[in-house]
Amino acid sequence: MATPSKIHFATGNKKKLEEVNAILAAGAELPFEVVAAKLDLPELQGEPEEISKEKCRIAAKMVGGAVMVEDTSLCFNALHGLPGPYIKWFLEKLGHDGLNRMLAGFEDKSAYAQCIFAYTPGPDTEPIVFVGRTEGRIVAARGPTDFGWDPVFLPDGYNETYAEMDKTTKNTISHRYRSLDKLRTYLLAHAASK
Ligand SMILES: O=c1nc[nH]c2c1ncn2[C@H]1C[C@H](O)[C@@H](COP(=O)(O)OP(=O)(O)OP(=O)(O)O)O1
Ligand SMILES: [Mg+2]
Repeated sequence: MATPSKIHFATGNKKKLEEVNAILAAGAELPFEVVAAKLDLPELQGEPEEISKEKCRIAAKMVGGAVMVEDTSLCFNALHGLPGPYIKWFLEKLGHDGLNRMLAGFEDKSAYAQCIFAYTPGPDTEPIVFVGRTEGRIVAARGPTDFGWDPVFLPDGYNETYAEMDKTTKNTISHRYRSLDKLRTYLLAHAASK
């Protein structure tokens, strides 16, 4: 289906919204408008792709139009991908220190951040998903604490945690950037073939 002129980005997270706006603003001008819809979306269980799709279906019903949502996971390799989509609760209950302690018994501190955008042009269309991943490892918290687990995630190839690095750097290497860039490419391709 052709890309609509207006797409809602539904999230309850202000920091996500800031990054999405910054990532989109840094690219070419878009032939569609992205507007924020501040919705309190449910924390669903299951496989990450299904969580994002279901979130998208729910948001599209609420908004009654084209929607994009995303769901973010933080996956520890030593724990076979957990906490994954449940990172929100682990972070809330255990804090940065607790996330480090979870890996105390393991040599392997490697982890990946994963973002899955789901998009639908409307409530009656099955959402499609775009996966973006950034590899790294879990370290003792460093840097500002204003966005989730940013202080404990050190992306591979960098000496600064997500929290310490410039926003512009994070927004060119992050899980969110990689996923959103794929969605943007898809939307642009479909806008052109209208
Ligand atoms: O780049 C990030 N850097 C650090 N922390 C992050 C990032 N992105 C999400 N996070 C946190 C927020 C939440 O604790 C969990 C994901 O849960 P997730 O359900 O996707 O986010 P949310 O509930 O805050 O917003 P939403 O309304 O879009 O579902 O990881
Ligand atoms: Mg959520």
